Amino acid sequence: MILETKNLEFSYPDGTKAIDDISITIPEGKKVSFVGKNGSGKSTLFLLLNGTLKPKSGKVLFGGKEVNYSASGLRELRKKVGIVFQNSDDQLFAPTVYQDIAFGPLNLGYSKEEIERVVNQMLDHFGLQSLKDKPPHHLSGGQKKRVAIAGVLAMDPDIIILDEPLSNLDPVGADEILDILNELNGLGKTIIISTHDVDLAYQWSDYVYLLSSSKLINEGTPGFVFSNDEEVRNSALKSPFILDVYRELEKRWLAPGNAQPKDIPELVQLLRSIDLMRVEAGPEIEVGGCVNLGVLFGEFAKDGLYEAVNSRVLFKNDDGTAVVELNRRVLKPGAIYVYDMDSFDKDEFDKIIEEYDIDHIGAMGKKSKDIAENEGINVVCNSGVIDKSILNAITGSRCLIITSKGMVSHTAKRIREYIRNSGIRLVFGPVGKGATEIDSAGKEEGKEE
Ligand SMILES: Nc1ncnc2c1ncn2[C@@H]1O[C@H](COP(=O)(O)OP(=O)(O)OP(=O)(O)O)[C@@H](O)[C@H]1O
Repeated sequence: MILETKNLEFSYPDGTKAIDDISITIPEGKKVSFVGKNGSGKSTLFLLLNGTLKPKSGKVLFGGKEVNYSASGLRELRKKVGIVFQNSDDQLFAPTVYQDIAFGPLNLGYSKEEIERVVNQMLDHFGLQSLKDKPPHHLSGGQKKRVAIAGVLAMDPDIIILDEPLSNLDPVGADEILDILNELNGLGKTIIISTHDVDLAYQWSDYVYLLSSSKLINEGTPGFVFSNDEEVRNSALKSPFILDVYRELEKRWLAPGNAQPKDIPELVQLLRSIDLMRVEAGPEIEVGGCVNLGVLFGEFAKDGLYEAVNSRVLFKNDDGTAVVELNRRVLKPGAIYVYDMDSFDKDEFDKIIEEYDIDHIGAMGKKSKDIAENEGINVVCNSGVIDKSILNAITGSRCLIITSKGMVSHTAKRIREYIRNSGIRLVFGPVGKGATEIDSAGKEEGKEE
């Protein structure tokens, strides 16, 4: 366990008990959410986790060792456990973006050259180079959030704690921050967030802690925690929207029971296939019998060059028509390709669009979006990119996701998981010069699944 608390208690000087007997264990490399309504104790717990507050009783352990509250012990802990506050204005105070990001490394005693290297790396990575001389308080909410995360990341912590990371961000800005968090997690960092957003906690987390009135009331996988409606309601929260929709479909027999879809692609995958069609039917056709609806040819045929499409008759009308059940969806499998924008080359890119017959481009991450804008690339989707690409591909589109290094492997992992779990045939693979890194890690690139 990288971070633990044992029977933690904390009260503020005015007597408010903010943390009441909280014991948690956070494994390394996971995405963890603390969910609870306003005032349930999330921010206080986070300040205890990085040693800003000292518990009244109980323990905080990092890497199995109890936190040492001496000045040097706390410096060491804060290097390992970075915290991004809910309100960026509480975090950013230097005269320029550059100096703000440099603050942590400077305090840790990095050399001048090292500070310059790290800060420039952060500015590049978070698409902040053009803002480096601006005062942070002149930035937008999303830009401030990126500077705050960059400042924490400049110290290379093992754990990044973010208090309400998406509050006050527009959907695209929120998506960009989520992309960054997923990328950091892909690079091995443990990410801990607090949120009231049950949809976010349900979809994003590996593990969820539910807090109510300073106490821990439940914990577990998101599916486990959010399947207990009563507890969720008692914490003054609601159940995730996608679970509500799924339950209504289940009640109407449109989806099988006991599943827990996380996102729209998973929900779509669960829907029962009820493709019905009204057709002309002669007197020889009977209920339960077969009607031939035609022939599929070439790439549409399942085996061989031709395929007869036979459908079962469910119902016969007096007017000579029948309702039949289609047992075959005539859709060509679509494709999703991933292009690494760190190796962007305009000629190569244009060639890929043409050769792979791409009709849908989605951009993930600030850097990719900036390059796309400068190069006049026609991006049709810049939030929820992976889900939307999957949904488009399963209805026959040919999609290209443009993104950069850390996010490339995250994207590949999500899509491979979807293909594996759903059994849906999609063409998937990284393309372009920058594809080599995941080519060597994966086995399935470029071939039909
Ligand atoms: N400095 C303080 N002095 C006294 N009480 C405080 C202080 N800060 C927080 N509290 C109280 O401690 C309790 C827990 O607050 P905390 O900010 O940790 O909750 P939270 O879950 O982070 O809330 P939110 O979702 O609104 O950010 C609340 O009752 C709050 O009023």
